[in-house]
Amino acid sequence: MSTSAPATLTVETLEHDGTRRLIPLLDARRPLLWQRRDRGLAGVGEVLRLEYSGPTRFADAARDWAAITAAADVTDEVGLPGTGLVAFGTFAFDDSSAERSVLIVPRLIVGTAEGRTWVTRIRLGDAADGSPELQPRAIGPEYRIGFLPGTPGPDGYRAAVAEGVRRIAEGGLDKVVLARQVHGRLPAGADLRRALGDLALSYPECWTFAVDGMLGASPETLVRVVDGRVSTRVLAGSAARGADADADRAAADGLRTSPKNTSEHDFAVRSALAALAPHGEELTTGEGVFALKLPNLWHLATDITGRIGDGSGSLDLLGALHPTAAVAGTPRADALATIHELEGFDRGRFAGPVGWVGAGGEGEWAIALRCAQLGADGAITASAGAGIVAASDPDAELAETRMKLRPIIEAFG
Ligand SMILES: C=C(O[C@H]1C=CC=C(C(=O)O)[C@@H]1O)C(=O)O
Repeated sequence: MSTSAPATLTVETLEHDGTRRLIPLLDARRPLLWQRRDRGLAGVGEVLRLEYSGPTRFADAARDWAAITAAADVTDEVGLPGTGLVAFGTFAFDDSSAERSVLIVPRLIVGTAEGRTWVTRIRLGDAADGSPELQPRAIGPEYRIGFLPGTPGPDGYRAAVAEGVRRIAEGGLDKVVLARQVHGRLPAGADLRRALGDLALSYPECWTFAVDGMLGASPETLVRVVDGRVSTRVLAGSAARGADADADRAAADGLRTSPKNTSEHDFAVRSALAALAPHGEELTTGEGVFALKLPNLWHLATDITGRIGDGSGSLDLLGALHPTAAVAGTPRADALATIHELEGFDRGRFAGPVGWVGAGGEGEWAIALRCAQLGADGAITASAGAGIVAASDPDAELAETRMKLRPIIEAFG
C-alpha cells in the first residue's frame, strides 16, 4: 500500500551551534533516532508518513521517495550526508508480513557529524512553520521490565534448530537463520529515551536506532550509500566473550578458525556480493574477514566497499540485498520456506532494514538486530536468531540467542 505521493515539502537546513546530545531532544514515546558514537540524526514530529507492505515494498518506497524529493523545495547550507530532506525508515522482514513498512519524514531533525551540528525544519507546502521546539527534556523516571519466552520457547527453539540441521544434512539447504522471541510490557508513560541512552552508551560500535516503535542497537550495516560509493558490513558467525583477556583472545581466535562459523560467514558474504554485483563496480572485501568485538559477543565480520555503477540509491539496494544470508540463509528461497515452517511467528521488522534515506537516494541502513518492537498497548517483543549450518548444535545456538537478546533485556531491565 502507498499513499498518493508526491507531497510538496519545504525543507531548510541551517548550521546549529547548540547541543550535540541527540537523545534528550527526542519524543519520550515516539523517538526517531539513528546514532553511532558522536554522529547521528534525531527526528521530532511527523510531517509525512508513507506505509508499504508486500513484495514490492522497497520498489514502492523508492518510487514515492524519488517523486517526493523531486517536488521538494530544499535549502541546505550544510551539505553533509543527513542534511536536507531525510526520511527515517523501518521495513518488514518478510514479503507476507502483517507488519507495515514505513518511511517517516519528521518535522524537525537535529543532526551531528564531523564536529558539526545542524537543524532541519520540514513543512508541507507553504504551511506556516509550526515545527516543534528544539528543547532537551529531562529523562523520565527509571523503570525495569522483565521478558518472558515467547514462541518458540527454549525447548521449541532447540527442536527447530535440530530440524534445521536435519534438513541441511538431507541436502538442498545449506544454511538457515532461525529466531525466537521474548515478550515484555512497558509501564504506562515509560520514557524510551532511557533505554536508547543505555544502548548508545553500552554499544558505541553499533547503530542505535528508533523508528516507529522499533528500537535497538545493531552492529550490522546493511548498506551505506554516500557520494556514489556503497559499503556494507556483513556479520555472521558468533562466539561468547572470554571471562579474562587470555580466554577472550582464545575465543576470537577460535571463532576465526572455526569451520562451522567461517562457512556460516562465507554464505553471508557471498550473498551480499552477488546482490551488489549488478549495481556496484570495483567491489572489494578489503582486508577480508576479521573478528568484531562487541560487549556481549564476538562476530566474524567482512566490510565490502565499492562504487555505485548504475545510479542506484539506498532504497534500491535494500531491495537487492534484503534478506541476506546473515538473516535468512542459503539458498534464499529454501531458507525462507524453512523459516516460515519452523519459526512459527511473523518476524515483523526484526531482521529487516532500518535507517534513513536522503533526497539524493543516499542513506544508511542497518539490519534490525538486537532490537525490540513496541506495540501500541505497551507490549514489547524482542527477537534474536542464529545461523544454522550442518555443524550447528541446538544448545549452543540457544545460548547464542541469549547473548544476542542481552542488549535489549539489559537496556529495559
Ligand atoms: C540473526 C542475528 O544475527 C545475525 C548477525 C550476526 C551473526 C549471526 C550469527 O552468528 O548467527 C547472525 O547471522 C541476530 O542477532 O538475531
